[in-house]
Amino acid sequence: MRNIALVTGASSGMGKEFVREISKKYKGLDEIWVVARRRERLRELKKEIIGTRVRILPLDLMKEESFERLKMVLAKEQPVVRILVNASGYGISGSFEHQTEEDAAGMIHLNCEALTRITYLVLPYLRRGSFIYQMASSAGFAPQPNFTVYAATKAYVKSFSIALRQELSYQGIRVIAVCPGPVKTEFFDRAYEQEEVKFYKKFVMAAPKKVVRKAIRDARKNKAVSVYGMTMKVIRVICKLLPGRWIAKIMGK
Ligand SMILES: NC(=O)C1=CN([C@@H]2O[C@H](COP(=O)(O)OP(=O)(O)OC[C@H]3O[C@@H](n4cnc5c(N)ncnc54)[C@H](OP(=O)(O)O)[C@@H]3O)[C@@H](O)[C@H]2O)C=CC1
Ligand SMILES: N[C@@H](C=O)C(=O)O
Repeated sequence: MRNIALVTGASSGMGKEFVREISKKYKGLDEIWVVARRRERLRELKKEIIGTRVRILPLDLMKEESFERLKMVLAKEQPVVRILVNASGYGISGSFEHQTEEDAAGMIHLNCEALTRITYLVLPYLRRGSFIYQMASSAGFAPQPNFTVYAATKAYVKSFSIALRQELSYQGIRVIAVCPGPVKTEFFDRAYEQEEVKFYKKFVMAAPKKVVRKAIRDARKNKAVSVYGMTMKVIRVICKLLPGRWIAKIMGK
Protein backbone atom coordinates (compact mmCIF):
# COMPACT_ATOMS: atom_id res chain seq x y z
CA MET A 1 0.00 0.00 0.00
CA ARG A 2 1.47 3.35 -1.11
CA ASN A 3 1.30 6.30 1.30
CA ILE A 4 0.98 9.61 -0.47
CA ALA A 5 0.37 13.32 0.02
CA LEU A 6 -1.69 15.17 -2.59
CA VAL A 7 -1.09 18.91 -2.92
CA THR A 8 -3.03 21.20 -5.25
CA GLY A 9 -1.70 24.66 -6.14
CA ALA A 10 1.79 23.14 -5.89
CA SER A 11 3.38 25.23 -8.66
CA SER A 12 3.81 28.31 -6.46
CA GLY A 13 3.26 30.06 -3.13
CA MET A 14 1.94 28.11 -0.20
CA GLY A 15 1.17 24.92 -2.13
CA LYS A 16 4.82 24.72 -3.16
CA GLU A 17 5.96 25.40 0.42
CA PHE A 18 3.66 22.63 1.65
CA VAL A 19 5.38 20.19 -0.72
CA ARG A 20 8.82 21.26 0.57
CA GLU A 21 7.79 21.04 4.23
CA ILE A 22 5.87 17.77 3.85
CA SER A 23 8.91 16.13 2.22
CA LYS A 24 10.99 17.08 5.28
CA LYS A 25 8.50 16.68 8.13
CA TYR A 26 6.33 13.67 7.28
CA LYS A 27 8.23 10.42 7.40
CA GLY A 28 6.98 7.27 5.69
CA LEU A 29 5.52 8.93 2.60
CA ASP A 30 6.21 7.09 -0.64
CA GLU A 31 5.09 9.85 -3.00
CA ILE A 32 3.86 13.42 -3.13
CA TRP A 33 1.37 14.05 -5.91
CA VAL A 34 1.50 17.64 -7.10
CA VAL A 35 -1.35 19.33 -8.97
CA ALA A 36 -1.39 22.63 -10.91
CA ARG A 37 -1.60 23.81 -14.53
CA ARG A 38 2.05 24.83 -15.00
CA ARG A 39 3.82 21.56 -15.73
CA GLU A 40 7.27 23.16 -16.02
CA ARG A 41 6.99 24.61 -12.50
CA LEU A 42 6.01 21.20 -11.16
CA ARG A 43 9.02 19.64 -12.91
CA GLU A 44 11.34 22.17 -11.25
CA LEU A 45 9.80 21.37 -7.87
CA LYS A 46 10.22 17.64 -8.47
CA LYS A 47 13.94 18.17 -9.13
CA GLU A 48 14.27 20.08 -5.87
CA ILE A 49 12.65 17.47 -3.63
CA ILE A 50 15.09 14.89 -2.33
CA GLY A 51 14.10 11.68 -0.59
CA THR A 52 10.43 11.50 -1.59
CA ARG A 53 9.19 10.69 -5.10
CA VAL A 54 7.12 13.44 -6.68
CA ARG A 55 4.37 12.60 -9.16
CA ILE A 56 3.28 15.40 -11.46
CA LEU A 57 -0.41 15.79 -12.28
CA PRO A 58 -0.78 18.80 -14.58
CA LEU A 59 -4.50 19.50 -14.16
CA ASP A 60 -6.67 22.57 -14.64
CA LEU A 61 -9.17 22.40 -11.79
CA MET A 62 -11.55 24.67 -13.67
CA LYS A 63 -12.04 21.88 -16.21
CA GLU A 64 -14.38 18.95 -15.76
CA GLU A 65 -12.02 16.39 -17.35
CA SER A 66 -9.42 17.06 -14.62
CA PHE A 67 -11.71 15.55 -11.99
CA GLU A 68 -12.34 12.50 -14.18
CA ARG A 69 -8.59 12.10 -14.63
CA LEU A 70 -7.85 12.36 -10.91
CA LYS A 71 -10.66 9.94 -10.10
CA MET A 72 -9.20 7.42 -12.56
CA VAL A 73 -5.64 7.77 -11.26
CA LEU A 74 -6.83 7.29 -7.66
CA ALA A 75 -8.93 4.25 -8.60
CA LYS A 76 -6.00 2.70 -10.50
CA GLU A 77 -3.29 3.38 -7.90
CA GLN A 78 -5.42 2.85 -4.75
CA PRO A 79 -3.07 4.95 -2.56
CA VAL A 80 -3.51 5.77 1.11
CA VAL A 81 -3.71 9.56 1.20
CA ARG A 82 -1.97 10.61 4.40
CA ILE A 83 -2.14 14.34 3.61
CA LEU A 84 -4.39 16.38 1.35
CA VAL A 85 -3.56 20.05 0.83
CA ASN A 86 -6.08 22.13 -1.12
CA ALA A 87 -4.03 25.22 -2.01
CA SER A 88 -5.14 26.09 -5.52
CA GLY A 89 -7.09 29.32 -5.55
CA TYR A 90 -7.10 32.95 -6.55
CA GLY A 91 -8.62 36.29 -5.65
CA ILE A 92 -9.46 39.43 -7.60
CA SER A 93 -9.59 42.72 -5.73
CA GLY A 94 -11.80 45.64 -6.75
CA SER A 95 -15.51 46.41 -6.75
CA PHE A 96 -17.91 43.65 -7.72
CA GLU A 97 -19.47 45.68 -10.53
CA HIS A 98 -16.12 46.25 -12.21
CA GLN A 99 -15.09 42.63 -12.06
CA THR A 100 -15.59 40.43 -15.09
CA GLU A 101 -18.32 37.83 -14.75
CA GLU A 102 -15.70 35.20 -15.56
CA ASP A 103 -13.45 36.28 -12.67
CA ALA A 104 -16.30 36.50 -10.16
CA ALA A 105 -17.69 33.07 -11.04
CA GLY A 106 -14.17 31.65 -11.46
CA MET A 107 -13.26 32.37 -7.83
CA ILE A 108 -16.30 30.41 -6.67
CA HIS A 109 -15.51 27.64 -9.13
CA LEU A 110 -11.87 27.17 -8.07
CA ASN A 111 -11.84 28.25 -4.42
CA CYS A 112 -15.09 26.50 -3.42
CA GLU A 113 -16.31 23.98 -5.97
CA ALA A 114 -12.96 22.51 -7.00
CA LEU A 115 -11.76 22.36 -3.38
CA THR A 116 -14.97 20.56 -2.34
CA ARG A 117 -14.78 18.11 -5.23
CA ILE A 118 -11.12 17.27 -4.61
CA THR A 119 -11.91 16.67 -0.94
CA TYR A 120 -14.82 14.42 -1.96
CA LEU A 121 -12.75 12.42 -4.46
CA VAL A 122 -9.91 11.89 -1.99
CA LEU A 123 -12.09 11.04 1.03
CA PRO A 124 -12.29 7.26 0.39
CA TYR A 125 -8.49 7.09 0.34
CA LEU A 126 -7.94 8.82 3.70
CA ARG A 127 -7.23 6.76 6.80
CA ARG A 128 -7.06 7.26 10.57
CA GLY A 129 -4.26 9.79 11.17
CA SER A 130 -4.64 11.51 7.78
CA PHE A 131 -4.67 15.32 7.52
CA ILE A 132 -6.63 17.70 5.30
CA TYR A 133 -5.27 21.24 4.98
CA GLN A 134 -7.79 23.61 3.40
CA MET A 135 -6.44 27.00 2.33
CA ALA A 136 -9.04 29.46 3.58
CA SER A 137 -7.92 32.99 4.54
CA SER A 138 -8.34 35.75 7.09
CA ALA A 139 -10.54 37.19 4.32
CA GLY A 140 -13.05 34.57 5.44
CA PHE A 141 -13.43 36.10 8.91
CA ALA A 142 -15.84 38.84 7.79
CA PRO A 143 -17.46 40.33 4.66
CA GLN A 144 -14.96 42.49 2.76
CA PRO A 145 -16.07 45.21 0.33
CA ASN A 146 -13.81 45.32 -2.74
CA PHE A 147 -12.79 41.74 -2.10
CA THR A 148 -16.44 40.75 -1.94
CA VAL A 149 -16.58 37.46 -3.82
CA TYR A 150 -13.12 36.32 -2.73
CA ALA A 151 -13.91 36.90 0.97
CA ALA A 152 -17.21 35.04 0.56
CA THR A 153 -15.41 32.05 -1.01
CA LYS A 154 -13.03 31.93 1.95
CA ALA A 155 -15.89 32.12 4.45
CA TYR A 156 -17.24 29.04 2.67
CA VAL A 157 -13.90 27.20 2.93
CA LYS A 158 -13.61 28.01 6.63
CA SER A 159 -17.17 26.92 7.42
CA PHE A 160 -16.87 23.77 5.26
CA SER A 161 -13.60 22.79 6.93
CA ILE A 162 -14.77 23.25 10.51
CA ALA A 163 -17.94 21.24 9.91
CA LEU A 164 -16.09 18.51 8.01
CA ARG A 165 -13.53 18.33 10.79
CA GLN A 166 -16.33 17.41 13.18
CA GLU A 167 -17.79 14.80 10.79
CA LEU A 168 -14.41 13.15 10.23
CA SER A 169 -13.17 13.30 13.82
CA TYR A 170 -14.77 9.90 14.52
CA GLN A 171 -12.55 8.40 11.83
CA GLY A 172 -9.42 10.02 13.28
CA ILE A 173 -9.00 12.31 10.26
CA ARG A 174 -7.91 15.88 11.04
CA VAL A 175 -9.12 18.85 9.01
CA ILE A 176 -7.64 22.31 9.43
CA ALA A 177 -8.68 25.61 7.86
CA VAL A 178 -5.54 27.65 7.20
CA CYS A 179 -6.43 31.34 7.54
CA PRO A 180 -3.43 33.62 7.05
CA GLY A 181 -3.53 37.32 6.34
CA PRO A 182 -1.52 38.62 3.39
CA VAL A 183 1.27 36.24 2.35
CA LYS A 184 4.05 37.13 -0.09
CA THR A 185 3.19 34.96 -3.11
CA GLU A 186 2.13 35.32 -6.74
CA PHE A 187 -1.42 35.67 -5.42
CA PHE A 188 -0.95 39.45 -5.30
CA ASP A 189 0.17 39.70 -8.96
CA ARG A 190 -3.28 38.55 -10.00
CA ALA A 191 -5.36 39.94 -7.12
CA TYR A 192 -4.07 43.48 -7.49
CA GLU A 193 -3.39 43.59 -11.23
CA GLN A 194 -5.62 46.65 -11.60
CA GLU A 195 -4.55 48.60 -8.50
CA GLU A 196 -1.81 49.13 -5.92
CA VAL A 197 -1.64 46.60 -3.05
CA LYS A 198 -3.03 48.31 0.07
CA PHE A 199 -0.26 49.68 2.32
CA TYR A 200 -1.52 47.85 5.43
CA LYS A 201 -1.37 44.53 3.57
CA LYS A 202 2.25 45.20 2.59
CA PHE A 203 2.95 46.02 6.23
CA VAL A 204 1.77 42.64 7.58
CA MET A 205 2.84 40.49 4.61
CA ALA A 206 4.06 37.08 5.86
CA ALA A 207 6.54 34.64 4.37
CA PRO A 208 4.85 31.51 2.91
CA LYS A 209 7.29 29.17 4.66
CA LYS A 210 6.37 30.55 8.09
CA VAL A 211 2.64 30.29 7.39
CA VAL A 212 2.97 26.69 6.24
CA ARG A 213 5.18 25.66 9.17
CA LYS A 214 2.67 27.15 11.58
CA ALA A 215 -0.19 25.32 9.81
CA ILE A 216 1.66 21.99 10.17
CA ARG A 217 2.31 22.64 13.86
CA ASP A 218 -1.35 23.61 14.41
CA ALA A 219 -2.65 20.55 12.57
CA ARG A 220 -0.52 18.31 14.79
CA LYS A 221 -2.10 20.03 17.82
CA ASN A 222 -5.49 19.23 16.24
CA LYS A 223 -6.52 22.88 15.92
CA ALA A 224 -9.55 23.66 13.75
CA VAL A 225 -8.13 26.91 12.40
CA SER A 226 -4.55 28.07 11.87
CA VAL A 227 -3.90 31.80 12.02
CA TYR A 228 -0.38 33.12 11.48
CA GLY A 229 0.79 36.24 13.35
CA MET A 230 -0.49 38.38 16.21
CA THR A 231 -2.11 41.00 13.92
CA MET A 232 -4.32 38.43 12.25
CA LYS A 233 -5.18 36.83 15.60
CA VAL A 234 -6.38 40.21 16.88
CA ILE A 235 -8.34 40.81 13.66
CA ARG A 236 -9.99 37.42 14.07
CA VAL A 237 -11.14 38.31 17.59
CA ILE A 238 -12.49 41.68 16.38
CA CYS A 239 -14.37 39.93 13.58
CA LYS A 240 -15.95 37.59 16.13
CA LEU A 241 -17.04 40.47 18.36
CA LEU A 242 -18.43 42.95 15.82
CA PRO A 243 -21.37 42.38 13.45
CA GLY A 244 -20.34 41.69 9.86
CA ARG A 245 -22.10 44.80 8.59
CA TRP A 246 -19.95 46.99 10.91
CA ILE A 247 -16.74 45.38 9.70
CA ALA A 248 -17.91 45.84 6.10
CA LYS A 249 -18.61 49.50 6.81
CA ILE A 250 -15.16 50.06 8.36
CA MET A 251 -13.35 48.19 5.58
CA GLY A 252 -15.36 49.89 2.86
CA LYS A 253 -14.08 53.32 3.91
N1 LIG B 1 -1.23 35.02 -0.64
C1 LIG B 1 -2.09 35.38 0.27
O1 LIG B 1 -2.06 36.49 0.81
C2 LIG B 1 -3.12 34.40 0.75
C3 LIG B 1 -3.57 33.35 -0.02
N2 LIG B 1 -4.53 32.51 0.48
C4 LIG B 1 -5.03 31.38 -0.30
O2 LIG B 1 -4.03 30.38 -0.32
C5 LIG B 1 -4.12 29.60 -1.52
C6 LIG B 1 -2.77 29.60 -2.19
O3 LIG B 1 -2.47 30.92 -2.58
P1 LIG B 1 -1.00 31.46 -2.83
O4 LIG B 1 -0.02 30.38 -2.64
O5 LIG B 1 -0.87 32.70 -2.06
O6 LIG B 1 -1.14 31.87 -4.36
P2 LIG B 1 -0.30 31.51 -5.66
O7 LIG B 1 -0.88 32.37 -6.72
O8 LIG B 1 1.15 31.56 -5.40
O9 LIG B 1 -0.71 29.99 -5.94
C7 LIG B 1 -1.94 29.60 -6.44
C8 LIG B 1 -1.86 28.19 -6.95
O10 LIG B 1 -3.14 27.84 -7.49
C9 LIG B 1 -2.95 27.18 -8.73
N3 LIG B 1 -4.07 27.37 -9.62
C10 LIG B 1 -4.62 28.54 -10.02
N4 LIG B 1 -5.61 28.31 -10.91
C11 LIG B 1 -5.67 26.96 -11.07
C12 LIG B 1 -6.48 26.11 -11.86
N5 LIG B 1 -7.41 26.58 -12.70
N6 LIG B 1 -6.28 24.77 -11.78
C13 LIG B 1 -5.33 24.27 -10.96
N7 LIG B 1 -4.54 25.03 -10.18
C14 LIG B 1 -4.71 26.36 -10.25
C15 LIG B 1 -1.68 27.87 -9.30
O11 LIG B 1 -1.04 27.00 -10.22
P3 LIG B 1 -1.08 27.15 -11.83
O12 LIG B 1 -1.19 28.60 -12.14
O13 LIG B 1 0.20 26.52 -12.25
O14 LIG B 1 -2.28 26.35 -12.23
C16 LIG B 1 -0.84 28.01 -8.06
O15 LIG B 1 -0.09 26.86 -7.84
C17 LIG B 1 -5.24 30.25 -2.32
O16 LIG B 1 -6.42 29.54 -2.08
C18 LIG B 1 -5.35 31.65 -1.75
O17 LIG B 1 -6.65 32.16 -1.88
C19 LIG B 1 -5.05 32.66 1.73
C20 LIG B 1 -4.65 33.69 2.51
C21 LIG B 1 -3.65 34.63 2.10
N1 LIG C 1 -5.68 37.29 3.40
C1 LIG C 1 -5.24 37.71 2.11
C2 LIG C 1 -5.87 36.95 1.06
O1 LIG C 1 -6.39 35.91 1.23
C3 LIG C 1 -5.44 39.19 1.91
O2 LIG C 1 -5.82 39.83 2.89
O3 LIG C 1 -5.19 39.70 0.82
